Amino acid sequence: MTSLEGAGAEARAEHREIAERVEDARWRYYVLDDPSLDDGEFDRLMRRLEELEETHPDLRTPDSPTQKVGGAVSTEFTAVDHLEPMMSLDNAFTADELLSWHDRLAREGVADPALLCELKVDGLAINLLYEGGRLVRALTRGDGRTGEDVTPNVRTLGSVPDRLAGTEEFPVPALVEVRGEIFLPVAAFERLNATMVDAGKPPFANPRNAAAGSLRQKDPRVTATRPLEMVCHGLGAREGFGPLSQSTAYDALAAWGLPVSDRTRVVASLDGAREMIDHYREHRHDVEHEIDGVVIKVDDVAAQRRLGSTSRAPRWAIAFKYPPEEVNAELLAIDVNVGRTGRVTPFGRMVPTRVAGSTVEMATLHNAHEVRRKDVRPGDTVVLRKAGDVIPEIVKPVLELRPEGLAEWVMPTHCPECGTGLAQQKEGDKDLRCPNHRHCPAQVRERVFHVAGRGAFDIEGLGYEAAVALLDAGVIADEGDVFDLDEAALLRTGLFTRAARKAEADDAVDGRVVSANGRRLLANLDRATQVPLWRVLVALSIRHVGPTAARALAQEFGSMDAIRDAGEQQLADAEGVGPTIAEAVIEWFAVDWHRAIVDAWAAAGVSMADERDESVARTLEGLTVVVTGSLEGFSRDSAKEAILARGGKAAGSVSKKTDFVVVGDNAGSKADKAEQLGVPVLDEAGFVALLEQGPPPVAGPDDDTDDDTGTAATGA
Ligand SMILES: NC(=O)c1ccc[n+]([C@@H]2O[C@H](COP(=O)([O-])OP(=O)(O)OC[C@H]3O[C@@H](n4cnc5c(N)ncnc54)[C@H](O)[C@@H]3O)[C@@H](O)[C@H]2O)c1
Ligand SMILES: [Zn+2]
Repeated sequence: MTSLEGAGAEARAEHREIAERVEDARWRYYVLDDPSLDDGEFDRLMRRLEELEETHPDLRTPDSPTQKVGGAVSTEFTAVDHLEPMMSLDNAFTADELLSWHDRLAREGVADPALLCELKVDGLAINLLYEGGRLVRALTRGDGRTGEDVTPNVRTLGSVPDRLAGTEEFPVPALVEVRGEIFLPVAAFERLNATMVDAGKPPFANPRNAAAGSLRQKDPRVTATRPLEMVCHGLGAREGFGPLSQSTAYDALAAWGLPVSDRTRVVASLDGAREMIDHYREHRHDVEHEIDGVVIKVDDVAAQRRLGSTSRAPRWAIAFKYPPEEVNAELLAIDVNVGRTGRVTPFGRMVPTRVAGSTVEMATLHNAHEVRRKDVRPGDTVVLRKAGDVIPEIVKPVLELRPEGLAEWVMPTHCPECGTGLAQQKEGDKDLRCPNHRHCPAQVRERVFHVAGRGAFDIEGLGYEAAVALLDAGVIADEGDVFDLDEAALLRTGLFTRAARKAEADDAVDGRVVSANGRRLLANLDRATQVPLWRVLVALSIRHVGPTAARALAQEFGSMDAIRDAGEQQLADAEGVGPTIAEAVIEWFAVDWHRAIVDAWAAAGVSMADERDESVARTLEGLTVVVTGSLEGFSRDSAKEAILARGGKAAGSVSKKTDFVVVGDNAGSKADKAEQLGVPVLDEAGFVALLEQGPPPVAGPDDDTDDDTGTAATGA
């Protein structure tokens, strides 16, 4: 072979090198269930091979990875041929690529076909062979021609019938190969990993690996303990079964008792497919299993035949892929962050990395125990995961890629911000804390930020940056000073001032005046002094006292003084409080500087009691009301406050003690429960009437006393 004809030596060498990496990656992914490349990188390598083969067609030999279905057969299982080969899918990553697939269909004589759109389930492919309605074999995809015999393992799946049930419309065929995906639902995956960790075993990196690892067990009894599911997505060989479209084939599968997805849609045009793609891009995590895209197929079977397949994938289908949520990243360092309660959390600093559509530089590692368990070390290549709204997380190191002699990470013994020795709060705690709660700059900063937060005083303009600026300028020492801020104080900060204009020279200090933002902050602070008591309680950062507990305390005691004076038992007995919260409240108020914060706020005019608004009639005195679903005129909080202001109790769950259940849009099981228990149900208009007039005189609820078995809303 000379470089005059065919590929240049350089292209050939690159092709060979990439092909080897791809084959190796496939082996680790399909056979070992332990990939070392991330999917995005794998796809990039495949694309590079395609590119090289486009310009140098003689590189496109039958043994190129682009021409083969990925995978192989492990020697742990018997190798068996599929009756009809199992294909892979071509990918589209952009709208343009999707469109060019659609254009190609038209060029091949299939213009504007009806399209079958399905979720691309991220699991592993399976081929079920039914003869005379009996399951005779189950094979993994393997290399597409030959799979691994996992029949005994698949028989343990509840959703895979041993025998198909024929109907008049869909009699059982003589023979059929049913293709589908085996997966582990996300919730089951999380439970499984928790038990693996408890048992001292390494957890699975993701649901796909867990499904593959669980199915490809030597001992089917192990598979039987794993809640694997299956969903069908295709057919192979068939005798005595000739569906005209793939969607009607699914109807038959469903009639026979096989699992098919109810999210599958047939759409008339590419626009419909795009809608489904957009919908699930947003709702990717609302599905019980992981998905990595949407598969779009020509629905008509005759058209499928006409279009045919390449050696690797059908031309009549395409997988539109979402950006990967798991990628490999270079871990530069592990640092620790000190939180509001002094908890010290390790996190990784990485080379900025694209994942799930955004760039990530930091990801949590939870605690030192986790770092040790995962054995993550600075300098590792790590699997970085970012899914939905969840904070980015480091899943594990890719051991295969670890440089030799990489040192283990050591948890610091002292607070990086104040130098105080770290300690456990209680024996057995997994977390270490900085005990310098009062003065540790990190903790003070986080508390100030928290005071202004949504659940607390909700002060717009006092975000993280502002908290840092106020503390750095020394105009506040801690959260106790926040409500003492005034123009004079703000003038000493950079963030809340601007250069004075000529006419303002008289009011200026060093040529600066308070900016519009600064004045807004002062106005917001002023308004915040009048928030309900529960918000003040949340702002105090008392352990276990979030909005729910704070509301319970406020409702029961009505004022800060009453809470401060209450004994532990009295607190614990209060509805919705309980011993844990009671203990935390007592402990908190025992600390001098904690009480000083409350006093400083009170002195600055923060309201410390919920005044009974006498203009509001106590129409709901003694009544318990549950609001469920969303209302138009009320937020969750304002509905609760409206009930409390009228002397009623706003409960979280329905029991026989509930007097009324208000049902808004998208109400869930609480509405059903109300019906079961015979509790009166109101719509929004009924709720408004109830607030105004109280309960109607006769239609009051039964006054049950002794046979109450309902669940109370109270916790702990
Ligand atoms: N990280 C690695 O090292 C590595 C190695 C190999 C493969 N991979 C990943 O796997 C991909 C290639 O694997 P592949 O060849 O299995 O292709 P694929 O996963 O992109 O698509 C084909 C498979 O999709 C599955 N599928 C799920 N839902 C489906 C539906 N509704 N209809 C039809 N099929 C459906 C089928 O099992 C089918 O075999 C790569 O793009 C990469 O993401 C990664
Ligand atoms: Zn500290």
